[in-house]
Amino acid sequence: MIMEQEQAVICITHLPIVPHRRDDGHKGDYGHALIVAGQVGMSGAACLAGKAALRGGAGLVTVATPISIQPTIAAYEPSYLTLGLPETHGAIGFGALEAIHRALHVATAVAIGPGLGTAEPARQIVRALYRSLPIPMIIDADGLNVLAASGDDLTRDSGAGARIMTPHPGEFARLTGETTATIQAAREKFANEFARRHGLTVVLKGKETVVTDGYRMAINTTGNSGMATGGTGDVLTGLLTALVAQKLPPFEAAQLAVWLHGRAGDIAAEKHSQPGLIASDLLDYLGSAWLEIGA
Ligand SMILES: NC(=O)C1=CN([C@@H]2O[C@H](COP(=O)(O)OP(=O)(O)OC[C@H]3O[C@@H](n4cnc5c(N)ncnc54)[C@H](O)[C@@H]3O)[C@@H](O)[C@H]2O)[C@@H](O)CC1
Ligand SMILES: Nc1ncnc2c1ncn2[C@@H]1O[C@H](COP(=O)(O)OP(=O)(O)O)[C@@H](O)[C@H]1O
Repeated sequence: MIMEQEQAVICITHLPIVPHRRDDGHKGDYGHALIVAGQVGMSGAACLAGKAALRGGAGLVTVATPISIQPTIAAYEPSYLTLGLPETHGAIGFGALEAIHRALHVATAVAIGPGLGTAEPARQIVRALYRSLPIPMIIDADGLNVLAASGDDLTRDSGAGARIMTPHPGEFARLTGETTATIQAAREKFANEFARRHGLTVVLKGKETVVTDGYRMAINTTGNSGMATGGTGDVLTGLLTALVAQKLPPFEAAQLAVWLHGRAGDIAAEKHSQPGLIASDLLDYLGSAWLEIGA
């Protein structure tokens, strides 16, 4: 018998098939992405993730955020819904978990973390949802930082849905207890081992982003150094959540999301230069990236 640990990793080089939109499709067919993000001072992270989820094709998007920044986030983009959460000192507060649970019946995928903060309510909420949420969940930024503080305990209940983590090397270093330099010296190995051990899909960001579920691996070929600017990761989170909300399997969704995100970055750099590129430019060129792959 071949032990699980001994199974080879298959390298995938082709992009997954673009999700089909029927001629008579309606918004109920394309999922509802719920994005839990933002705190005072980081409303932008929630805005970028929310709008990216719309550009990713989700039928509906709700941005759940501390109530005092809800109007700011709603004013950025009228096409998503917003949900005001109970807060403490400008970040989500203890009552937020109940409010999120009430919103969950409509959601087909949840993202948590961009700009969320790491205070105790955020810790408890991220851990509770990570452990038991029955639908797919994308964990990014402070969502990852909170889980990193849990040590190696990333176990989930038997009914929990798929989990996708989107760390940059700094966040992955916190999750694994390694240094960033150690991670960067063997990105594929660390991402693969972590994904296999914890039964997750890992998206290890940076140049040549690694996507792996522990058994398959894809290395992204799009993107450029102009994307090393605040907020581009928040855009990826929203885009990926939209694809998962549309029922793409996690590995395929992650592969497609990083390709589209990087390609939008490449088009943005052609128009604005690498230094002139800002995260919201990616939102403007995601449509062009979609068209290049026949959407
Ligand atoms: N407009 C906004 O509201 C923004 C909010 N943000 C939020 O700010 C919070 C803090 O996130 P940050 O990522 O800034 O802070 P972190 O402290 O998590 O990460 C920054 C550090 O990680 C390391 N790192 C990151 N990428 C690396 C790479 N490719 N190679 C090597 N090392 C790398 C570097 O040491 C870097 O200084 C998060 O909640 C995030 O969502 C950011 O996304 C920026 C924009
Ligand atoms: N040099 C690079 N080449 C390709 N992609 C990059 C490069 N630098 C950054 N990126 C991409 O930009 C995004 C940055 O995300 P992240 O570090 O989480 O930023 P933030 O937290 O500010 O949103 C990731 O998707 C990453 O892959």
